[in-house]
Amino acid sequence: MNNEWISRWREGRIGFHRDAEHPALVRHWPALGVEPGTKVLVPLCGKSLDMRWLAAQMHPVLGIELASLAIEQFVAAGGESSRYRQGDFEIWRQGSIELWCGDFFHFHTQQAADLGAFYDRAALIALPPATRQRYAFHLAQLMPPGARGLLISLTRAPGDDAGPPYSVPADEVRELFGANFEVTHLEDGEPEDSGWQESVWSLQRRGPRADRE
Ligand SMILES: C[S@@+](CC[C@H](N)C(=O)[O-])C[C@H]1O[C@@H](n2cnc3c(N)ncnc32)[C@H](O)[C@@H]1O
Repeated sequence: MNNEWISRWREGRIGFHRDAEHPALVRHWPALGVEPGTKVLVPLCGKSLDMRWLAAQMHPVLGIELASLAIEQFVAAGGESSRYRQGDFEIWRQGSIELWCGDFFHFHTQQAADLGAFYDRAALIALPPATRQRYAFHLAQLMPPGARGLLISLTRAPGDDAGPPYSVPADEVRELFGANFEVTHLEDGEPEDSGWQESVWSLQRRGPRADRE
């Protein structure tokens, strides 16, 4: 699967990328009440412009992305950047945004000491069913009690099991995150002609149990 993503980036098959920040982020983030200065984790970040929006709200951002091409394209569109290595990860830093190139599941709590919030748009739904529970637990491991996050998930037409993006219905969102997070449904987007429909969720990390990776 990881190689499949690298190929997608190499071949420019990145229909998921948006040319502007996601309206649901702009609409809902302020109400989460995440203090300016709180560092926001953006798992499976691609080259999302949502990271620039979060940085403009005075949040340091830590994005994690497999494809170095995505990160190169992101930093090329901004100002100066620097690059260094830490363990399994190559890290690009540009202003208050740091982009860790590598596998999200290899990013560990010791590296996450200063994270206080997260933003998931098209990360959970990029993962096949068998990996989603691991993702939810891993995210819980990385978030301190009280941390808040915004999740933008998606469903496909009934019976459409294709992906990515995978269909992750409301029951599954609650089941995946319910053990470690307070889960609140915020809104459903307009259904698209394709049968896809986004849903927006607010999550707050309960403490302290997490386990099961
Ligand atoms: C559907 S895209 C969404 C990107 C971004 N969140 C956005 O909204 O544009 C999923 C991204 O996750 C990356 N990815 C997939 N599996 C990953 C993993 N295990 N660790 C880090 N990145 C991963 C892919 O390369 C891809 O860029």
